[in-house]
Amino acid sequence: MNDFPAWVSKPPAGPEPAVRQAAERRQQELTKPPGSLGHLEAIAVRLAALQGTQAPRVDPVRVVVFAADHGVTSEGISAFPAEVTLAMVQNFAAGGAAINALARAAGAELEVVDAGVIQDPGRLGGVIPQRVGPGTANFVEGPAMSTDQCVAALDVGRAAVDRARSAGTRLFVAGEMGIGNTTPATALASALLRLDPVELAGPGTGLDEAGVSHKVKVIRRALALHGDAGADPLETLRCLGGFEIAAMAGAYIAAAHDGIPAVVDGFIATAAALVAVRANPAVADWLFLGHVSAEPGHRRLVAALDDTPLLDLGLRLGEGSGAATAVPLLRSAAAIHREMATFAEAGLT
Ligand SMILES: O=C(O)c1ccc[n+]([C@@H]2O[C@H](COP(=O)([O-])O)[C@@H](O)[C@H]2O)c1
Ligand SMILES: Cc1cc2nc[nH]c2cc1C
Repeated sequence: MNDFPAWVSKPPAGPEPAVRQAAERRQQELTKPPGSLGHLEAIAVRLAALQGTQAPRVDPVRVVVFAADHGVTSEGISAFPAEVTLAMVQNFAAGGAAINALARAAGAELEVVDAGVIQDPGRLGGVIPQRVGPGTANFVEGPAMSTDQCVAALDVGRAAVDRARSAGTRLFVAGEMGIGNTTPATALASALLRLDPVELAGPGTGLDEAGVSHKVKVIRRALALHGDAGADPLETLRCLGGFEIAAMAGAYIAAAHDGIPAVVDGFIATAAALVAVRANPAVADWLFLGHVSAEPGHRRLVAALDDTPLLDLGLRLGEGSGAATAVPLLRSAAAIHREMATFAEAGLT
């Protein structure tokens, strides 16, 4: 038993087996050699089963970027200073970041949530203030979050999904911005996968080899301090996570409860997805892995989730950028399933 609310571990409904079987049949009947649309066919079948219809669609698509800061940045684990988190939130608000362009290109709505940037950005157009605190505590000295903060951060994700559902969202993308957050993501992954951090740590925004070695040592100290935190995924999240990571985990769980498939982004988002799936295994059915990041540990995380990422483009930005880039593929998969004629309809035998 832990102190986390019941909704976090309540299993979502699964995809409907009868709809899935009908979708598989339909893919065989469409006017193409069976299997000729490759992975698009499997994606279409998954979308149809999750949405309970042979007319799946992804629009409206919503991208939510959760931003937060990390106490562990005081250990010198990032190539960039923590102030960049706030500067990037301002850039999101002004429309000038990669995710602004990629969300527009993907035909997606974009929302930015301040889950706990150190310095309050104040009133910024398009930024939703849901501040859990002014950054997490340094997890080499104590837990990153109190239980109340961790629950509040999970709720930040749930609230974003509530807004999305009210807007009719059919596909949800979570992204993140938080200088230093590859360190909590690596710590979480190390604890949950029971791997030494040297197996998972990488350069993040651009550490050199010495920087990565230092990052590994910082994470080992945190793992030693928090003992067997890995035994309980939510307690691991509280000790080693971040506000934006908890918000993404909460969002994946809430989206599954609401019957909304979600696209997972890179290394940090996948660490959040692993927490969500360990806390609530049936959530895995509702997740598409958007891409595999160039951050070296991402492949281990992807393997743990046992799914094939849609794209492998060498991206390592975060912000939801890889997942947003994968959205047109999901849209295409839904379109073939919904719009193509069957052999019978086309009079082809
Ligand atoms: O998504 C990824 O795979 C990814 C890989 C490396 C870095 N990032 C982004 O870079 C920031 C974290 O990097 P770092 O080096 O400060 O820990 C954070 O804002 C992430 O969005 C993201
Ligand atoms: C400029 C910049 C943009 C980012 N977007 C996500 N993480 C980032 C880190 C930096 C440093």
